[in-house]
Amino acid sequence: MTTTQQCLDLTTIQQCSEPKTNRQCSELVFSDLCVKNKSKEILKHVSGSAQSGKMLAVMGPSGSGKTTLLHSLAGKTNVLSGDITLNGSLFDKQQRRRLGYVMQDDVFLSNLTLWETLYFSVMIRVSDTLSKQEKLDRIQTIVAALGLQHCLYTVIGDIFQRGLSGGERKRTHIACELLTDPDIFLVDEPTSGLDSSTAHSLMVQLKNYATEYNKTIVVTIHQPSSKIFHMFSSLLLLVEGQMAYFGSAPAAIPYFTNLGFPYNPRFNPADYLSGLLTADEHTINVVKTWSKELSDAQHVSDVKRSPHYRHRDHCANPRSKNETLGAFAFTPEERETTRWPTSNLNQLKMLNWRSYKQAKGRMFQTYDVIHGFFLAAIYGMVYFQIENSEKTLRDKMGLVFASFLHWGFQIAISTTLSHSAERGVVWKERTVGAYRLSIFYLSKLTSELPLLLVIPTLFNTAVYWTAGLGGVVGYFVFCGIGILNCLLIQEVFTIHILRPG
Ligand SMILES: Nc1ncnc2c1ncn2[C@@H]1O[C@H](COP(=O)(O)OP(=O)(O)OP(=O)(O)O)[C@@H](O)[C@H]1O
Repeated sequence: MTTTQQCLDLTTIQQCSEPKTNRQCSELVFSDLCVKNKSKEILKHVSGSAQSGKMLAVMGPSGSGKTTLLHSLAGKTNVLSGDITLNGSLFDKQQRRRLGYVMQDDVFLSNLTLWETLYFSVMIRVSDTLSKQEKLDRIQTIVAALGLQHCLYTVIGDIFQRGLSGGERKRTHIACELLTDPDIFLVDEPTSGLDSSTAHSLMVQLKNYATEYNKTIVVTIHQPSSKIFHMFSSLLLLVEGQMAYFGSAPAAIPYFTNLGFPYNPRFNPADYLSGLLTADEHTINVVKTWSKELSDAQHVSDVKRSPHYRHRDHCANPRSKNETLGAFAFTPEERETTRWPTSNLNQLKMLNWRSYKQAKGRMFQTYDVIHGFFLAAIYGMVYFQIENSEKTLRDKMGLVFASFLHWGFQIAISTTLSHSAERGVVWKERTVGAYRLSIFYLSKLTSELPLLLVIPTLFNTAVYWTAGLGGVVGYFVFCGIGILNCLLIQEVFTIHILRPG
């Protein structure tokens, strides 16, 4: 066994996962999925299914709709028509909490280290029923399994500061999702950015993870090696948003050979299939036509015959049913998933912790402090000990207005710059139901209090007394309104930038 293989031993995650026997078998079924944006149809009647203990690979040329399919399964894209069910029940927001989704583009907060990122993930997304020590042990196990120990204290980084490498970021993303021990694991391009040996080891471990712990794994992959290809249990081929094939992976080669496309056994089967899907228009048309016949005749009906499949009509709108039957319409397992993984207090604590870590870099920067004092000095000189009379009332009002306006802009700009980078992270975490949005907003406010309070208050104090705007009561009113102004602007901008949708 190579060092890499030793590193990528996901089977050691058995300490974190329930053994296979305790786990329910599940089947994720999607049928007739159509996704359309304003100008074009991205997915056209795509159907398939993925069972627990198996790995479904989605392959197809670039732009064929693989990511859109995963997005649809994860509830991140509006589906025009079609059904997604888990064990016959509509795969809704509650059920999606059992899902882990490693997207193609990883989104992380750049100032956090790898360890901090994993710590936040485990503390907020893994149920409070596990002790802190158990959660920390889970991090250690997964970090060791994915070979990430050497970069545990490296910052994630972004285009402005170097951090983890592309492959390390990919594995960090996988680690974050594995921490939650998901039942259904969607991974977009798990091998991108990895060398062939690490890619192979990772796929072996994902496959073992699926079979050992009855997980349902769906991966999209571009050009797997033949060793990786033979690990797939089932295969969905997409071309131009349409199904080209869905069925058992080993049966794909005989299927296409029967259509009249000879296969040379010395070739990698994945290359053969990719070649077909990017061949001339005639070949693609033949593939599409036969795929339609195949799905009409066999696959979709197989999916629909599946013991777990139930059409949306048959579900008779579960939400309204739940409402009439009251709170006990969910099974015990489903009820478990309706709750937030951790308490409100823990959510606030962890979100505060992370926001503070992320914002730390922009708090009390020397430039901001110098700028604040410089401006206060200018205001102080211009309005130095201004006379207390009716004639100077407008000047005083002008100074108060200028001060509030200055800090309003300052906070608005800093909030816009920092929060825009967080939008993707919040969107990702909210779709897996990690925390309440209201708690998130509250945490943004509380974690940035030093930023919002200290420098503006020092500035206002200097300006107030140098200009001689009034007495002690006036000073507290002036500073109080100044703080309120900063808090309101920060919260309004946070809500606008980070609100869902
Ligand atoms: N929101 C959108 N608006 C417009 N076009 C979109 C949108 N989302 C996806 N597309 C288009 O839909 C097609 C499928 O995109 P998708 O990202 O699913 O492809 P893919 O198979 O994952 O590609 P790749 O392998 O390159 O990642 C592409 O042509 C893409 O440009």
